[in-house]
Formats: sequence, structure tokens, C-alpha cells
Amino acid sequence: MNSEPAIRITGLENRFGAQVVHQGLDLEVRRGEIIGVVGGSGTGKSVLMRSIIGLQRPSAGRIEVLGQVIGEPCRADIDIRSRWGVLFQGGALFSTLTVAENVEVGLKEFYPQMDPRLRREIARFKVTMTGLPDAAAAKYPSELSGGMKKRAGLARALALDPELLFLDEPTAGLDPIGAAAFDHLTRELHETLGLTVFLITHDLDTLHEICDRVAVLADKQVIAVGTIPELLASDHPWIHDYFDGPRGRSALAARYPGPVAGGQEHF
Ligand SMILES: Nc1ncnc2c1ncn2[C@@H]1O[C@H](COP(=O)(O)OP(=O)(O)OP(=O)(O)O)[C@@H](O)[C@H]1O
Repeated sequence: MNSEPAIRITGLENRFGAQVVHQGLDLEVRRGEIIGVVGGSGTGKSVLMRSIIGLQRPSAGRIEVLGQVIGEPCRADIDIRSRWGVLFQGGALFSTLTVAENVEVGLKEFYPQMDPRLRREIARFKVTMTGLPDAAAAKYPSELSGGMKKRAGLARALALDPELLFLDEPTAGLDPIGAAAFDHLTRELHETLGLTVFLITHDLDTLHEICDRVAVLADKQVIAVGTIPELLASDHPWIHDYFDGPRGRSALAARYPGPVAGGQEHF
């Protein structure tokens, strides 16, 4: 197994005019892990993701993804962009295309010579992989529920058999049952496809249920990375309030019923 990290970020800086969003940000994402990225609103989680996938040009720092330095000419035969899939907030589906056609967009871009019948077949397969009924492939985004749109966006993200999956707040706007089902799907796909998953979320249940480690953004940097028990030991005020506040405690209680180690009053 390749022990090189899937993503290595060093000294990242992002600024918009006078506003400094990231400064001296370092992060390593291990191959095969699901890493959750949390932080208060506006701390730069989406900007971080956009920097990693090359949509946001940082003002300083270095980002390496699967061995390729982002922003430098591609060294490999395969375009790095075809090795990751992205589910943007809200799905970002093309409204004038059906679900299947949305999934086909990436296939058309990277494999223009592909037989259209094969492309259609692959798109339908990706749609069913995300738990959508066959009939959903022919529907337009406006005909889908919020949960179905997320799955359609996920199908599109999986179109090119990526090694790395970026999910920006995938359970936002879903009811608790829909959110739990989406978490389950993410974990299942991660296991069966051997994906590395970079997951931005505010959802404490998602963090507890499926993330191997969590990275915390605050003060323009990643201030901590670790398992939730490791983060619970932190005395940083934001981390403490987030994981040990009332909502954090109820997510913890749902996962570990009974007294929590460490002698703290959790319930
Ligand atoms: N293109 C842009 N131009 C100017 N400012 C931007 C741009 N993109 C993001 N920002 C600013 O950068 C900061 C971080 O934004 P970002 O969307 O990454 O936050 P976030 O942590 O993902 O927030 P949330 O949890 O609310 O989604 C915000 O203050 C935002 O206004």
C-alpha cells in the first residue's frame, strides 16, 4: 500500500483583498481515510477544498494531491482532475441535463472517444450505485428531492472512478433519516471502492459515524487533527465547545451509550 499521503498541504495562505482566510495552514490526509473537516462558519473550509482541487489559487503554500503539485503542469499521463470526484454544496447539477447526462459530463470531457452507448451504460451504473432507482437517470434535477439530488451529485462525482472524493456538507438540508442513509452510503462506497474521502461537515453525527479523523479549522489554520476521543482531550475553547457542547454530547451519547471514560460529566 502507498504510504504517501493522499493530500499534503504546507504553508497554505489564501487571502481576498485584505481578508486573510488561511495563513501557514498545514494538513496531511492519509490514503484510504475519511477525514472530516470542521470549523466555524467562514473559517475557510470550502476555500480549502477549492484550493486543493485547483479552483482557488492560493497566495502562498504548496498543495500536493496524489503526488501531483497543484498549479504545476501535470507530470503524469492521467489528468489529476480525473482522479478525484467532487460533490459541491447543493449538488451543483446542470439543471437542463438529466441525471444520467449530468453523470456523463465528466466522461465526455476526459474520454471524448468513448462509445456513447458505453458512456450511457456507465452513467446508469453510477446512478444505481448511489441507491437511486433506475428511473431517476432520466429525470431532471428539478424533479428530484433534496436527498436524491445529493445522490445524483454523488453519482456524478463517481463517474470517473476517482481515488479521492470531496464532499462539501453532504448531509446539509437532509432530514436525520436521510442524513444517516447518506452517511451509510458514503461509508459503504469508501469501503468497497477504497476511496479517500475529504468531507466538510457541520454534522456531528456524520463525524462520529463515519470519519476516521477530524481536522479542525480555526485561527486561519488547521489547529488540530485526530480521532474524536483525541480531540475531546483538547483544551482549545472552540474544539471543547463544539464536541463537548450539548449537541456534541448527544451525538456522543448516541454512539457510546453509558458513562464516558475520563470521569467527565457528559450527560
Ligand atoms: N471568491 C471569494 N471572494 C471573496 N471572498 C471569499 C471568496 N470565497 C470565499 N470568501 C470568503 O472567505 C471566507 C471563507 O469562506 P468559506 O466559504 O471557505 O467558509 P466556510 O468555512 O466553508 O463557511 P461555511 O461553514 O459557512 O460554509 C469567508 O469570509 C468568505 O466570505
